[in-house]
Amino acid sequence: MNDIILDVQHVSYRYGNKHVLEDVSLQLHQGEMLGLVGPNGSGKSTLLKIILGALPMQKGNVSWFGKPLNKFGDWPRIGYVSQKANSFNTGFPATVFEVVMMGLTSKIGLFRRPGKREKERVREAIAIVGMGEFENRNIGRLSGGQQQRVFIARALVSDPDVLILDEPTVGVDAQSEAQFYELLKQLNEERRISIVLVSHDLGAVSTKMHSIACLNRKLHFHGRAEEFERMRPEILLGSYGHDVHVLHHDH
Ligand SMILES: Nc1ncnc2c1ncn2[C@@H]1O[C@H](COP(=O)(O)OP(=O)(O)OP(=O)(O)O)[C@@H](O)[C@H]1O
Repeated sequence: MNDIILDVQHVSYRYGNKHVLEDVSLQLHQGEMLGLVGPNGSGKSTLLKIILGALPMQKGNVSWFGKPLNKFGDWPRIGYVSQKANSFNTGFPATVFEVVMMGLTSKIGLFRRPGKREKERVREAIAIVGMGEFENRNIGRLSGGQQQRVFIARALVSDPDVLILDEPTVGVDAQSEAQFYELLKQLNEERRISIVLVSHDLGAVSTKMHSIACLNRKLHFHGRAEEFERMRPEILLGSYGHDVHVLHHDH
């Protein structure tokens, strides 16, 4: 059985003359939790933009669920929580319910009024992230950790197979961070949602994710989290420190 959800093959990318990705290949399997790590400016956001179809492919191939990116149209299967969710305009006049409903807008169309079923879906997504009691609260009147849960609910409302989260724990307190990882584990184990988590927090990522991709223009490591932990000094020397390019694939 082919259980590869996302297949990135030999992707290279440059902005003008600046090469920011070079021959990057990696896969995400059904049920996998993958941590994407790398220093500032290592190309993580660029890679995300490419796999989400927001930047044109210059070199290489990306497939979602076995379909090449240019033939893939089933975007509701992919939930995306952007970095910007953490710096949300706190004056934005919308309730938790309304923000989560926005996640369905692409499906039901901007001007059609949501029906009973859609409203139920929204309530269910809010309940999954444990924010039921705040349904009618203005989003600006929530803590950073609570806002983050709401944005995860917004991504969950289209019932995705995979969640992509970009630096979700930046600016969130330790308790909310622990709850966040607990929520990811629950989504993964109970709902079989695959996860790609972009993070600077190597310690958390290597203990909470199943596998790690360590990027700095090239892929310096792609393999199981335990293997990453075991080889961490060597990998970090290669990717964060000196100009050593060694690629380890253990699967
Ligand atoms: N639109 C752009 N035009 C030119 N250069 C860009 C553009 N976007 C990003 N870059 C450069 O490409 C490199 C990779 O950036 P990218 O944002 O992908 O890295 P990142 O790993 O996500 O960084 P961070 O961890 O700081 O968010 C950086 O040197 C960045 O300055």
